[in-house]
Amino acid sequence: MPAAPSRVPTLPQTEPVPGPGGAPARGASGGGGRRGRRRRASAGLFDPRVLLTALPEALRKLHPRALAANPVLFVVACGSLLTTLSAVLEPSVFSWVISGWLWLTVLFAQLAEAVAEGRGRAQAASLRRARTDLTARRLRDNWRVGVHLDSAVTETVPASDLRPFDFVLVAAGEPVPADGEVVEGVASVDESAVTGESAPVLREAGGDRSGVTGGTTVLSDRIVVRITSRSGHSFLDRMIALVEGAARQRTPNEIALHILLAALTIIFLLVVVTLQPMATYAGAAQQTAVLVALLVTLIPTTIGALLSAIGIAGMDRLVQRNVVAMSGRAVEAAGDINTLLLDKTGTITLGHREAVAFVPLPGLDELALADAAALSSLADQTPEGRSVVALARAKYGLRAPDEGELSFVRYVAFSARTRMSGVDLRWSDGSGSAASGTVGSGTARAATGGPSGAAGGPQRPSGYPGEVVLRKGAAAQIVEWVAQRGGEVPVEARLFSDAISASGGTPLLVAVEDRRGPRVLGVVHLKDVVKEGIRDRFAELRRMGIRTVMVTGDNPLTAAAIAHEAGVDDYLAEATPEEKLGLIIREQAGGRLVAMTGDGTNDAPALAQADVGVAMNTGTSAAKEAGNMVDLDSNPTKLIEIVEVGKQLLITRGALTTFSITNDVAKYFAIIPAMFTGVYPGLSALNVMELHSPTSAITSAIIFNALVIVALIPLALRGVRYRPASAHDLLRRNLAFFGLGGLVAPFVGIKLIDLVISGIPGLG
Ligand SMILES: Nc1ncnc2c1ncn2[C@@H]1O[C@H](COP(=O)(O)OP(=O)(O)OP(=O)(O)O)[C@@H](O)[C@H]1O
Ligand SMILES: [K+]
Ligand SMILES: [Mg+2]
Repeated sequence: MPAAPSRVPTLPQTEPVPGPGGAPARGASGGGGRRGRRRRASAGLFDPRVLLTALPEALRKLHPRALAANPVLFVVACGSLLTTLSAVLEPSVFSWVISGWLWLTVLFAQLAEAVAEGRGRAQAASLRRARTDLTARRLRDNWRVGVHLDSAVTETVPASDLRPFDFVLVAAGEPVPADGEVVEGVASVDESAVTGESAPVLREAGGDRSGVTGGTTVLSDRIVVRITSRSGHSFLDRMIALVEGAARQRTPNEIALHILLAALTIIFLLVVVTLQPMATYAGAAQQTAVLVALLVTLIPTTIGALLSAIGIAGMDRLVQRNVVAMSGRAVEAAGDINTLLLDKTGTITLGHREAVAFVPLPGLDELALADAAALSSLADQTPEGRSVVALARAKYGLRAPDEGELSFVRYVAFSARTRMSGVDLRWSDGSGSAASGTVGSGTARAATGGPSGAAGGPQRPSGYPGEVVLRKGAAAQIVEWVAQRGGEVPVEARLFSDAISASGGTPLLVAVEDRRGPRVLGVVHLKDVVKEGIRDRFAELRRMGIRTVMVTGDNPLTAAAIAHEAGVDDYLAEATPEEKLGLIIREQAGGRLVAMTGDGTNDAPALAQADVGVAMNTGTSAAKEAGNMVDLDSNPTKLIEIVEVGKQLLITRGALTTFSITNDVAKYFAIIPAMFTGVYPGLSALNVMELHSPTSAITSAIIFNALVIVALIPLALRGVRYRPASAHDLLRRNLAFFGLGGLVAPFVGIKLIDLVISGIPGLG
């Protein structure tokens, strides 16, 4: 453990950002404003020095194994070897110059990939610093959730020794040693080492904000973390591999393109090989250097060289926007998304769903309701449950009952499927009025001077010693629960909860069953706030042609109110995890590509099924494992940028492929006349560029072919400019621009190079 609380290094920032009004939990409040985002440092404008820095790596990539991964480059490398051999056997300035430029072509291609990878390396280095040499205070085997921490025994171990399901204790000033889930306590955490964002975020047990990342630092309080990742497989490890490009796998689209390029290469190889017998017959047998030069100019070297750099750069652009994509396929799919599903709590709203009021049914007592609500929440570790206990304490000074006063028979934990939680308990006889200010004690009510509910008897929700069953939960579920037990629910229960729902709040009905039978006591009002600025961003998604659908476990009225306030196109209420999943499967069956953003364990199945599953960084580790992207800013409208990056990736690849293929056509006009003007003077009509001589023409074409790769590296990395427009328009515009550009550029470029080199003896 470091002696002094040391802050984990922060990534270099490019733009300062105003903090969101002192809100403690920024992670959950990244409400979609572009303002609130920091970008990671990046090589924004292209710097020629970057090429030099990447040169050693590019040279390493000349290894045959590295070349074999790329069929186009492999053929060029073989051609270079052949030309070099022929230059050794029959030396001439021409053959040496050609073989030199052929090798440069291979080098430039590997340079493109090395530059793309190099951009991530600085980020990787700063992420590595956050990871090194962490130690952990592991709780001994006998510790279990619920055991008091002061009596817990810890041992100090290196973070690399931690295994999933270990528990570690992390206090203020200490780094979180590995990825995990908070199982006890609440703490503010500095996640800047991972997210680049310096405002602290809140992490707490029980809810959807329980995930913590190794390498971040706890700033206040202390928490117990259950480790979820194996050493070497942490989020930081994956992020490092990702920004370095090491973990990159080719996407199906890329593989298809590679196959196309390989096919073109084979076709031109056949063309060139069969050309020689014909040329010999015509009395114009060609040198090896000329044949190889023809082949290299004809095969799509430009896109072959830039393809992998384009993919790496796309991932890198996402990292700069604080999105970690686990699969390149998801990034591409993002470019074509039709439907975006979002969960409500914690994604569209801030997610601190807190109790703000107790609303008793007519004729019933507010204190008795608060009492019952707090008792039913004593074992409920969700933020909602804790906030109920906190409100009862703040309003009435109610605190947990003393030991011996009652015994808990059974806890019923909240689940997204049952939508309720509670406790079965038993009061010890005659202890009800003993403790002052205790939840469940009549004295508390006497102190506040509240009206008496059950006259004379102990002022507990039940009113009698013996077994009491307490439940709180969604209105529909509680009404059903009471009805099943033969109780009647007054119409006000529905009216009051509907009123809370209509305001966008979540009502929790509180019910009890004791010797007097089952009945509803009243409603707890849980309040949540829609993230700021989200409406405009949803409008932007609509303009991009993406339909937004909110899916929530909450009731239809609350869902309608929040849906209206946030401006989503549609919503699905009272959705179980299975229904969220089912909705995605139905959308996909209709041929649509679906993105899902969510934070909860109940979102995990849907996140896994979606084509693009973006988990909020604030969310549970189940959600983060299930999705194929994690948004470090926990901003649900980040999808806008993810879509832009995806579209830009597809457009850039398409544009450069077009450019590469049309480009080769023009080079053909430089080389073919040069090869045959000796025997067919009529072919000089094809020499539209009026190049100086056959040797200078061929050399110029090869030099141009190599240089165009370097010239296009910045474009491949930066991506073709993306403006919101229909896919059709974009395609047409880019085909026109890059197709025509590809045709014209070689005529100009080759002519210029020819003018320069024609003076060189042996080439001119
Ligand atoms: N701790 C709790 N105890 C009892 N009932 C709860 C508790 N928390 C939530 N509920 C009820 O269960 C419903 C469903 O909650 P759940 O967390 O599954 O969905 P949600 O978070 O509202 O939806 P989403 O996050 O998917 O938008 C809530 O609307 C609420 O009525
Ligand atoms: K080429
Ligand atoms: Mg949720």
